[in-house]
Amino acid sequence: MTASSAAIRATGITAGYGSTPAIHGVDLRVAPGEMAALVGANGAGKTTILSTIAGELVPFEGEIEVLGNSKRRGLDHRARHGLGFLTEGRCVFMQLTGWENLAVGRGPVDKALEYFPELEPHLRKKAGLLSGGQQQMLALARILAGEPRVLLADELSLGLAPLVVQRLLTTLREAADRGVAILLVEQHVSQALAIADKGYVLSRGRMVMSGTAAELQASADEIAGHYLTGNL
Ligand SMILES: Nc1ncnc2c1ncn2[C@@H]1O[C@H](COP(=O)(O)OP(=O)(O)OP(=O)(O)O)[C@@H](O)[C@H]1O
Repeated sequence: MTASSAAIRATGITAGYGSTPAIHGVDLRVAPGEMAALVGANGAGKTTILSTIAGELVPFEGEIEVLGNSKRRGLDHRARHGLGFLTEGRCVFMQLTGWENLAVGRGPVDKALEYFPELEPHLRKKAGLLSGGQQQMLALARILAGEPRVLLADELSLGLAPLVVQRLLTTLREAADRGVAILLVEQHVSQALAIADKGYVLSRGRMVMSGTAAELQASADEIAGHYLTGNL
């Protein structure tokens, strides 16, 4: 892949909080139409990587290029120029109805419903009354309706039933197949690698493995080892 063909290009990124780095010298590339899974133990630094790519955190060192733009830009700027960010937790306004949640997005409500038509009967309810899976579909539908070209998704499966997780991941895969570059942080390693094109394994802030999804699937024991040592 040439540098310019990457939708996300992170090179030598060191970033963290205050003066303390949480990630060290991280390199990562995601091309248009590619889905990359980022996995690792709790506290490994996965969210820190997404926040840095999104422009929420300014790296101490290294370069981030998103859709060809390597200037340091904040999340609001990147979001206006093709970046969608599904952050950890439920990205919905609990006091607004389902419909209102979709209406505040960058794209039309009708378009959002094309991704998750099963939401339609629930749109008059407040989002806080919907199930966790419906809330996550609402959040993803709102982001996809804005037609992002890069999508960062942080643990979208947290606390959800396997069938719902599969539904959400399949929708992400379809978005990648339409050309969106997707970086997915996921605790369910095997499920993520089953649907992704490639993967990165992070341990204690450092990238310790990377490869195609098939290569990493064949190295499940090694990945598990990084989870165990990463948790010590
Ligand atoms: N706002 C913050 N202020 C200070 N330290 C933080 C902050 N957020 C995260 N950290 C620290 O940075 C390190 C990496 O955290 P991060 O949330 O990126 O990991 P993660 O891999 O996403 O973990 P999890 O799976 O638990 O969400 C951890 O040591 C964490 O305690």
